[in-house]
Amino acid sequence: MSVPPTPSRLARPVPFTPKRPLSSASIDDSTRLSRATTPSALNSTKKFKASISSESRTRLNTTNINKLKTSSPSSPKKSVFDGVRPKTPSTPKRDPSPMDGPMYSEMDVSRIDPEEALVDFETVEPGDISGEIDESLLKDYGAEDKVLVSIRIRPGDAPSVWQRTHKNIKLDPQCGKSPQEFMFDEILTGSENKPVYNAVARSHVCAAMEGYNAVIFAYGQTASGKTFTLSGDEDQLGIIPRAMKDIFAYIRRTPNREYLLRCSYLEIYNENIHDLLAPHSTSTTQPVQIHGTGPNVVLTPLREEVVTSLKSVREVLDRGEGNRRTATTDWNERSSRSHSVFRVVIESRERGSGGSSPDGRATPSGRQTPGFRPPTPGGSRLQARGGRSVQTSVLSLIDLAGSEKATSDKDRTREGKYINTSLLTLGSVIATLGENSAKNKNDHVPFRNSKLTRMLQPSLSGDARISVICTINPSKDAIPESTSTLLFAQRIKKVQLHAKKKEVVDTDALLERYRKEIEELRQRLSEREAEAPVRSRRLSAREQLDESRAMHDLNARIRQLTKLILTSQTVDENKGDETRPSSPAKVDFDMSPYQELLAARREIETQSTQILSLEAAILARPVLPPDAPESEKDKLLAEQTKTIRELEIVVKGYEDNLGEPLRKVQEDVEREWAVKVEREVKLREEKEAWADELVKQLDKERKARMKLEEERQALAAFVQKFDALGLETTLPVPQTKLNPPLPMPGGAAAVFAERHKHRIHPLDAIIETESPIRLAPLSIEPSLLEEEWDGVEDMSFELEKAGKVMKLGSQSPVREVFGDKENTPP
Ligand SMILES: Nc1ncnc2c1ncn2[C@@H]1O[C@H](COP(=O)(O)OP(=O)(O)OP(=O)(O)O)[C@@H](O)[C@H]1O
Repeated sequence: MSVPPTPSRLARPVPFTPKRPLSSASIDDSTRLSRATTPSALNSTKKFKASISSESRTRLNTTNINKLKTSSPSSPKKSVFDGVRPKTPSTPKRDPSPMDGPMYSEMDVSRIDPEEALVDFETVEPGDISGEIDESLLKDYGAEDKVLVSIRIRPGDAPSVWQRTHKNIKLDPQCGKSPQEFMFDEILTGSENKPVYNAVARSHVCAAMEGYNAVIFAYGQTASGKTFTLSGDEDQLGIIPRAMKDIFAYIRRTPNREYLLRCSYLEIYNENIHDLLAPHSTSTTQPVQIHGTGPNVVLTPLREEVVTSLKSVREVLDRGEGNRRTATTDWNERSSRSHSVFRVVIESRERGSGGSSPDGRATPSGRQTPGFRPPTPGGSRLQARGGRSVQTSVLSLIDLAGSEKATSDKDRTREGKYINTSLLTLGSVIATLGENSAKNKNDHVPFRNSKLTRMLQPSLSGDARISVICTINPSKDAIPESTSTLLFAQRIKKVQLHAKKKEVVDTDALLERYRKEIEELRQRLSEREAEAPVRSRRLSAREQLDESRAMHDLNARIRQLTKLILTSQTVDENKGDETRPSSPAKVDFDMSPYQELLAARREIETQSTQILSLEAAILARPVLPPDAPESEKDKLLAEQTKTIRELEIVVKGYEDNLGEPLRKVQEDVEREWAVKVEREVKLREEKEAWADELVKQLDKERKARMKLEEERQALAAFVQKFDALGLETTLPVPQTKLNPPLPMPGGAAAVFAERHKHRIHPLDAIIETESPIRLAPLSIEPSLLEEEWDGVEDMSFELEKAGKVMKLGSQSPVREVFGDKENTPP
């Protein structure tokens, strides 16, 4: 098919993109011409006045430098609401040392305090936004968990050999027998990039702003329009500049959030990854390595630059392009054989009044404590704070190598021509993923067979929303390649996705909560421990066990929280000498078992905390850069080995010295206390029985006393009456049957006295028995009987005074009275 002359719009002079030879027979001369005239979208310096770093200064030509020097890289951006919220987005953390030389970049994320490089609706410059976001244009393709696959047919000089409707495409029947019809999400033509962007990229860019990882890549034969679609030119901005404009427009439309944007730019060439933002010397000597597997793939060392405006995005892209060109002698060859990946990491969180911790205390910006952070894109830089979680997503924009390079054609191999391993593997990975999804299989996916697929593994495994734009050349010569591209597109359409938003909770708020809880628990624990000796006397064995368990639970919770804090990698309060393991403390066996137990437990706590601290310290230990001298690495290794050995000693010492002995002590204490308590309970029961007996005895005694009292009163009344009658006489009364002789002194009374002397009082028996109450010896009131004896002595005295011959001595007056009564003549 003859090719008409090149359209005039394709014949613009290209300041940045030099001509490159087109590959093989598929591209004719006129196509080559049109291709060679593609202006680089990256050269649209009119639109993007990039800020400049010292590094880029060395790379750009004098004209560019003079032009760019007019804008200061570190001058704060002018807010649209001047004076409302001044920003210093590009403040470096430290002055560059002379050693840094070209290594230094002001916007390098490792040198910037993320808190000072935030972008929000106030700081976005009106010129940086698209102003074109029309919600009705946003088709949420990604929500269907399918890859969005679109075909773009490049305009050509001849009529296209492909027939198309809105979603269907097939080869003109005149050009092929029974052509297959393909169906995709969009079939696009023409040179307008805006509808292409709206159809294939805008919803994915918005998804990235909402927290989803998103990947947009262009696949197709060399010169089919991949770069034109992704980068565009100054008239037709491609997906990358439009995406960046939409990102800033999105920020402008979202007043309640603040954003940290950082970019990386890399190239995969000959299965080597080159960091396009690192100086050429560094990127060649230190190729980027892929570490990790599955969703945890990280690239290192890879430079990331914070961007706060389109100008800074522009600078990053320019620098990347500059480095890419410097690296090659044949730019066109390299460009069509290499994959370029531009990544934007978008971190955002709700806007707050500044850095304040959950308890209201002001916190400094940036991370407060050193800790390990993944040194690659995707790792979080922004700190969740004040309960505001951080959302992180990555937008990857990939310009793949020409797909014809993916062929494994034997002839090509024999000729020693280059085979693009990454593209070949991408094809088989996509094929397997599609098959697995369609047939619900779980076949091995060869992600690890190439750098590109390994890097894309998380996204292709379903962790991202993917849009693929497959570009085809409309010419007849390109039919085999275009068909191959359509088949690739068809396969990738089958891949199933399940992208999820990624949110990082406010670890500071959590940590603060943990710390408070630990403080409270420690307080409670120390109070309990202080009370323990007193309480233990009052508590039953059961209660003591409960108490011991409660204390154990408190300790366990403290341990758990401490571990949470330490493993969060943001706290290392015990750093320094305190983290050195100390030898396990010996238990002081002079202490009481209970105190001993508590002391041992405290010691265990200390040991556990030390172990955790050491673990955290090992985790937080800075990783040496790959270019570090061997001696440094050896030193680090030796230090770590030493720490590990010390840790092992501590753990062993803990188990040997405290583990088993502590368990034994605990058992002994429990056993001892159980015996004690049993004895006490028995004693108490005996005491209670004695007490009951005593009560009974006392009651009996009381009753006897009352009865005797009544008798005494009756006798007293009788004697009084008797006296009142005046019947007493001095005459001796003849001894008759009715008047028996009075007992002689020392007679019955002596006998009674003797008996009384040997009488055992019931209370004496009680007193003599060992009483658990340990009462003081009872001062028993004299019995009424004894009182009566005393009273009779008095009476005897009175009778003597009255001249009575009778000597009553110790005779009971009762007997006397009744005796008298009995002997009274009738
Ligand atoms: N839709 C289009 N409208 C106008 N010109 C286009 C279009 N697509 C591509 N071109 C032109 O075709 C030429 C080749 O395009 P481009 O460089 O984008 O191809 P490519 O697929 O990126 O090639 P490579 O694989 O070598 O990177 C360029 O000059 C470009 O301007």
